[in-house]
Amino acid sequence: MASPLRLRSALALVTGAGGGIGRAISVRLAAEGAAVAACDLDGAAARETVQLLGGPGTEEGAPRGAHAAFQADVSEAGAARRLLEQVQACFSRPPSVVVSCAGITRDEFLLHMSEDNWDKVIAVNLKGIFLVTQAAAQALVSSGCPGSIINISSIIGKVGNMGQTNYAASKAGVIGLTQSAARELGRHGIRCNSVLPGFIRTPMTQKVPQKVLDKVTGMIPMAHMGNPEDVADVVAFLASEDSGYITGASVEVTGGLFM
Ligand SMILES: CCCCCCCCCCCCCC(=O)CC(=O)SCCNC(=O)CCNC(=O)[C@H](O)C(C)(C)COP(=O)(O)OP(=O)(O)OC[C@H]1O[C@@H](n2cnc3c(N)ncnc32)[C@H](O)[C@@H]1OP(=O)(O)O
Ligand SMILES: NC(=O)C1=CN([C@@H]2O[C@H](COP(=O)(O)OP(=O)(O)OC[C@H]3O[C@@H](n4cnc5c(N)ncnc54)[C@H](O)[C@@H]3O)[C@@H](O)[C@H]2O)C=CC1
Repeated sequence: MASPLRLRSALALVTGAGGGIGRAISVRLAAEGAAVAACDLDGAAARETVQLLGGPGTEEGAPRGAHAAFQADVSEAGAARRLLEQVQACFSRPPSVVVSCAGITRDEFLLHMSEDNWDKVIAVNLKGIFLVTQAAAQALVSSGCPGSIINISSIIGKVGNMGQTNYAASKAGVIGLTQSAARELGRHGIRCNSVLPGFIRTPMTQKVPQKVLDKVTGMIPMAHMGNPEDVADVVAFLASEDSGYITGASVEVTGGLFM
C-alpha cells in the first residue's frame, strides 16, 4: 500500500521540469514528500514549477531549500556536469531520484529531414539522457547511495512514426541506454527504468497537425489522449520503494495505443 509520503527522504532531480510532463512529475514527487531540483533549459519555467511546489519565493513556501530551480542545457556535457555539482552543493547530497524528461521534436519526413534536425533531436533526447544519467550515477556510486533513475522515452521508440525518424531513433536509444545502465548499476543499488508515454496533452503535442491528431485519437483503445499526471503516477511509483525490485523495465503509459 503506497504511503502518502513515500518519497519523504528523497531528493529528486527532474530535467524538463518546466514543461508539461516534467512539471506534473515535479508536482507529484513533491506531493509525496520529495525535495525537488527542477531543471530546465528555460530557467524561468523551472522557477515557475518550483513556485507551484510551494518552494522558496512563495508566501506559503515550504521550508527554505525544500525545492530549487536550475537552468541547464542537458545536451551540453559541461552543463550536465555543473548541474549535478550545483544540485549537490545546494542540497548537500546527490539526488536519489533522477528523472530525465527534457526532450524536443523536429519532425520532418525522412526524404527531407535535415542533418541539423537529426543532430538537435539526438543531442537533447539521447545524448542529454546519457550525460545526466552518467553524472548522476557517478555521484551516487561515489557516495555509496542507492537511487532510482527514470528516463522518459516514448511509445514511438518502440513502434516508430511517420515524420519522426530522428525522434524515434532517440527514444529507442533511451530504452537501450536505460537497460544497459540497469545491468551495470544494479549492483550499486541503483535502479534504471524507462517510461514510454503515448499521446499526452502538452505543448509538445499541440504542434501535431489536427488531421494526425484526429487519426491517432481514434486508434487509442481508451479513446482519449493522456494527461501529464498519468505519466507522473508511474514515475512516482518507479521513484519509490514500491518498485524496489523493478529495474531495466519499459513501462508504457499509452491508453493502450500500440500495445
Ligand atoms: C494511421 C494514422 C496513424 C497515426 C500515428 C500517429 C502516432 C502519433 C502517436 C504519438 C505518441 C507519442 C508522441 C510523442 O512521443 C511526442 C511527440 O512526438 S508529438 C509529435 C508527433 N509527431 C507526428 O506524429 C508527426 C506529425 N506530422 C507532421 O508534423 C507533419 O506531417 C510533417 C512535419 C512530418 C510533414 O508535414 P507536411 O510536409 O506538411 O505534410 P502533411 O502534414 O501534410 O502530411 C502529409 C500526409 O502525411 C500524413 N501524416 C503526417 N504525419 C503522419 C503520422 N505521424 N502518422 C500518419 N500520417 C501522417 C498526413 O496526415 C498527410 O496525409 P494526407 O492523407 O496526405 O492528408
Ligand atoms: N507529450 C507527449 O505526448 C509525449 C512526450 N514524451 C516525452 O516526454 C518528455 C516531456 O515532453 P512534454 O512535457 O510533452 O514536452 P514539453 O515541450 O512540454 O516539455 C519539454 C521540456 O524540456 C525542456 N527542454 C528542451 N530542451 C532542453 C534541454 N536541452 N535541456 C533542458 N531542458 C530542455 C523544454 O524547455 C521544456 O520545458 C519529452 O522527453 C518527450 O519526448 C514522450 C511521449 C509522449
